[in-house]
Amino acid sequence: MHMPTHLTTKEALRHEIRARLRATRPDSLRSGRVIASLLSELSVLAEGQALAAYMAFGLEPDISDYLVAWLKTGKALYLPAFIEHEQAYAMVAVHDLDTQLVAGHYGIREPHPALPRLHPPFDCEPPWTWLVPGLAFDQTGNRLGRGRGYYDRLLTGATGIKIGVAHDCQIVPAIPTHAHDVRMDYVATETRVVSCGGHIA
Ligand SMILES: Nc1nc2c(c(=O)[nH]1)N(C=O)[C@@H](CNc1ccc(C(=O)N[C@@H](CCC(=O)O)C(=O)O)cc1)CN2
Ligand SMILES: Nc1ncnc2c1ncn2[C@@H]1O[C@H](COP(=O)(O)OP(=O)(O)OP(=O)(O)O)[C@@H](O)[C@H]1O
Repeated sequence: MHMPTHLTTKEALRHEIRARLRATRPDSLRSGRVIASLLSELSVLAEGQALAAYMAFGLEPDISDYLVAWLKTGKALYLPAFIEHEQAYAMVAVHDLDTQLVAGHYGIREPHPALPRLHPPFDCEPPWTWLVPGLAFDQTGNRLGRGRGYYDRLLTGATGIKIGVAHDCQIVPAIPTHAHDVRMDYVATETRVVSCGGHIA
C-alpha cells in the first residue's frame, strides 16, 4: 500500500509523545486546573458565549472543574458524542455534567444519547470557542490527534477561536501537516498560553 511520508512521520511522532507521557505521567487534574487558571485570563475565552470542550481521556489535562464553573455562569457548553452508525462525532449541548453524561466510546464521558445532536459545520452565531484535546501541538497551532480525523471533521468549517490544550511535554517544534488539518489559534499548557498568530488575546 502507498504510504505517504507525512503519515509515517505523524505515526512516529504519536509514538514519541505517548512514550513521553508514559515517562512523565503528568497529573491530569493539576495540569487541567493550572491551564484553566491561565485560560481564565484570556479575554477571547471569557467573552465567548458558547464553549465546545472535551472530557479528559487518559492523561489529557482534566478541565472538568473549569467546565462546571463555565456552566455556573449560564453560558452554553457543547461536548462531543460518538454516533455509532456514522462512525463520527456530533456535538451536544449539556447543562449538567453530573446527570447528563454517560461512559461513551473509548470510555470517554459523553452526552447521553437521547440529547439532541448537532452536526458540522459549526459556523455558529455567536461563534463557539473550542478547547481542543490533542496528542501534540506546535507553536504555530498545528495539532496532532489520535489519527482518526474525528476532531478535524468536527472543526472543519468551525468559525470560532480554537484553543489546543495539552501538557508542556506535548509541545513539539513542528508537526507535519495535511490539507484537512485544522490549525489552533492558541495553544495552552500548564506554563503558558501561546497565541499562534492572527488574533489579539
Ligand atoms: N478527551 C477527548 N475526547 C475526544 C477525543 C480526544 O482526543 N480526547 N477525540 C479526538 O479525536 C475524539 C475521540 N477520538 C479517539 C480516537 C482514538 C482513541 C484511541 O486511542 N483509541 C485506542 C483505544 C483506546 C482504549 O480503548 O483504551 C485505539 O483505537 O487503539 C480514542 C479517542 C472525540 N473525543
Ligand atoms: N475533514 C475531514 N473529512 C474527512 N476525513 C478526514 C477529515 N479530516 C481528517 N480525515 C481523515 O482522518 C484520518 C486521520 O487524519 P489525521 O491523521 O490528520 O488525524 P488526527 O488529526 O491526528 O486525528 P483526530 O482529529 O481524530 O484527533 C485521515 O485518513 C484523514 O483522511
